[in-house]
Amino acid sequence: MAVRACGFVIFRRLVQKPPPDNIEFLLLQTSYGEHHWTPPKGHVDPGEDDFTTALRETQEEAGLGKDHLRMVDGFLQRLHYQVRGKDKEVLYWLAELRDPNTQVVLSDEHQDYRWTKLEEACKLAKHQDLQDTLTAAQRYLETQGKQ
Ligand SMILES: Nc1nc2c(ncn2[C@@H]2O[C@H](COP(=O)(O)OP(=O)(O)OP(=O)(O)OP(=O)(O)OC[C@H]3O[C@@H](n4cnc5c(=O)[nH]c(N)nc54)[C@H](O)[C@@H]3O)[C@@H](O)[C@H]2O)c(=O)[nH]1
Repeated sequence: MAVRACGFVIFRRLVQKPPPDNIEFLLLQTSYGEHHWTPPKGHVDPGEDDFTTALRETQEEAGLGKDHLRMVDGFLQRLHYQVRGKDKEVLYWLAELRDPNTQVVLSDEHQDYRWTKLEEACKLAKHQDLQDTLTAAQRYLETQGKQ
């Protein structure tokens, strides 16, 4: 069976900059392995539903709870890749940090975090599918702003 993980692409809007340059994405760097960067996410516990996992992992890994976030409707990305020979599916919802000054609080699983614009976020993310997800989030937010 495929390994399954869920999380949030979290962004904040800088008040002092006009759109679309005001969007920054949150990436966390693992304290283990190759120290890769991803949005907050993690494995689904037995019996847990996907969205609950995304919320739980975001709280555990970034210290950000439901009340800190504004969910963006209609955005869900599914990534499929292999980890140590096993298929893995990762689901990302999209959420805005309501107060852009809220502090991120890391757990032991991560050693660093960054708020970055899309270009820098894609450099950190490294994997094409995650870069595509971040780009899709940026486009989605830009399109929403024009409606
Ligand atoms: N010591 C140690 N311990 C580890 C290690 N590994 C895990 N632990 C333990 O597990 C716990 C984590 O538990 P959760 O938080 O619940 O799970 P996740 O959030 O799912 O975290 P993971 O790190 O397991 O999974 P990924 O992020 O998926 O990275 C796995 C591989 O996939 C690559 N990769 C990442 N993203 C993408 C992508 O978007 N696209 C593509 N194509 N590839 C991508 C990435 O570069 C990497 O090579 C930790 O507490 C550790 O105890 C490890 O190597 N050494």
